[in-house]
Amino acid sequence: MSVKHAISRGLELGRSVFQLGLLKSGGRLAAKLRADRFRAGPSVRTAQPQAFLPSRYRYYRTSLKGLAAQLQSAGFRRFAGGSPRNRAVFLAFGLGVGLIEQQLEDDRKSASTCQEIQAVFRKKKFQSPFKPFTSGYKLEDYILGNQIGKGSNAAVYEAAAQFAPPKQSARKCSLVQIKEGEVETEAPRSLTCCSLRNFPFAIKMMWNFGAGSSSEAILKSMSQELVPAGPHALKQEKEEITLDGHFGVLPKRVSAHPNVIRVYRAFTADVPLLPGAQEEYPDVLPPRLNPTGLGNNRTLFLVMKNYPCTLRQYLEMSTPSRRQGTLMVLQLLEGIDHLCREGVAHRDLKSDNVLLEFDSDGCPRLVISDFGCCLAQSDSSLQLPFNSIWVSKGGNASLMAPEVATAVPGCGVVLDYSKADAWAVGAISYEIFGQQNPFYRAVGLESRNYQEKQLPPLPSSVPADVQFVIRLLLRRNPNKRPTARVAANMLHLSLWGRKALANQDSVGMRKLADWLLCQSAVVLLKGCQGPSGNKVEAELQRSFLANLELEDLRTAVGFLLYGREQSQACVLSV
Ligand SMILES: Nc1ncnc2c1ncn2[C@@H]1O[C@H](COP(=O)(O)OP(=O)(O)OP(=O)(O)O)[C@@H](O)[C@H]1O
Repeated sequence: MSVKHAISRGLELGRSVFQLGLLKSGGRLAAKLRADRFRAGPSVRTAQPQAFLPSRYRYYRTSLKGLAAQLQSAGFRRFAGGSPRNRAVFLAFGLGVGLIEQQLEDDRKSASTCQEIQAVFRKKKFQSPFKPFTSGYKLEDYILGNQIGKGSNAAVYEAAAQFAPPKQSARKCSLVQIKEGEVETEAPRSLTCCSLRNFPFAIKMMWNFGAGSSSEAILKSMSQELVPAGPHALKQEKEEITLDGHFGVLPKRVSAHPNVIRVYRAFTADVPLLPGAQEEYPDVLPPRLNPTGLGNNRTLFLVMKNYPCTLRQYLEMSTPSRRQGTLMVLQLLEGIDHLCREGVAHRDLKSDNVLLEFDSDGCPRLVISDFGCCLAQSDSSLQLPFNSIWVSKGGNASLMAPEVATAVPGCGVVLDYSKADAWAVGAISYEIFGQQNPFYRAVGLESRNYQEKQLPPLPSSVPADVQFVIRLLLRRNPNKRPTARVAANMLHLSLWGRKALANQDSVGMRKLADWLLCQSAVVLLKGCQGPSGNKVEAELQRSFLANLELEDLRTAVGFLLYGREQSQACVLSV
């Protein structure tokens, strides 16, 4: 064996210690690594071995590195006096370990870059479209207009309040005006536009059948609706009563996010007779208003921003472009990721429960609403013991993730919601790209028993990366499904990081870290240019940077590269 050959063998050996754990004492760790890769699913197994290493991977690598060092010194003692060939092998082996050290150092730098960027972007809090207001805790504080929506638990009305005029910029947004692609002019405005201007709020009046009429009982029975409520949504005394006297009446609440509805005020009041009540929901009225009505006298009112339409209504009128569609899917993922981080599962995601408005460029902004079925446990766990049929699995059965839909109650059974909403985003993405939702009647797949190969193809106009993300989101096995964060990262990289990805492998993240620094600078600069910071794209970019974690990013890169490899292989085979 030539010295050159020996060096390359030594390098290989050094790498092998870290990659495969071939040596005896490394076997146990290597087995763990392999088991993790196995759990991650077949695509992971067939992809580059390092592409999907789990988060414990740094620990393994560090252990293997220690092991390699021990072996190196033991080997050196044994072979120090050996032949030049043996010494060359061990020298090169040391070099291999050096490479690992280099990689660890790179990782450390990339991780700290991510943390620094995260810290910068977490400082900027999401801005409410309204000037802060201090009143509005009584129904009499509002003028109610027409009914704007109705579900199975509530009716929603447009509303205005003298005490809280919208900020100037918020006044400019209108459905019709932007849909027609006009720049704002003094031309007569449509009814929708006037309605939004004159009634900037929407008030949701819950229907109260069984909760009784005391405020505490109402708040307790409808507590999930308060999950997106701001810190001053309830009157101070109410907050104190419900917290002190009845531990657990108030649920945990999520912090503000551009893609999650904000409830500005929540209060109880006597049920009024509102337009359409007698015709549309007579049975839920109290006997005071309808002698045959079954409703209680008081109920819960929630004050929100008035949005021009739901996602479903919007998609009935128009099909978004491929870029807009991608941005819409991304917003849903960002919203879901935010909820997951705060320990909340929505459990009733569907296009009627997503509200929509437009930014000043006419790009749809999506907001996840209606938290009536959500899971928000005080310990932030997304796991729910499922020991009886009385435990609610959530809303809309058609869009219930397979692991939830197929669960059977029993001793020790736990429903895991950590990726359930992400699955629903996969299904809704079909609607966004102009297709039927595969889990609705027209297509007829059932989340309980569909096979992934039965999923209908998406239109070829949908970018390949986006198609791949949607397929991954609809994986039956949650262990093979990316989290909302990883799926969102994939779309971010696909939209804005193409160049950085072009020469990227899935392990060394330095190049990507450099791109992240540039991207941060661009986003910060854009933010200084005034109103452009309120645009959907800018909000998304900030969300991405505020949630940067090296491991999530690495997993996203791994998935993306694997997806691209697969689609290239398909093209070549055709
Ligand atoms: N903030 C809002 N702005 C504009 N419209 C709204 C708003 N909130 C709700 N709506 C409209 O009211 C409808 C019913 O609202 P929501 O889904 O919250 O009621 P629900 O009774 O809880 O629904 P579900 O039947 O899904 O339980 C929505 O589909 C939407 O059309």
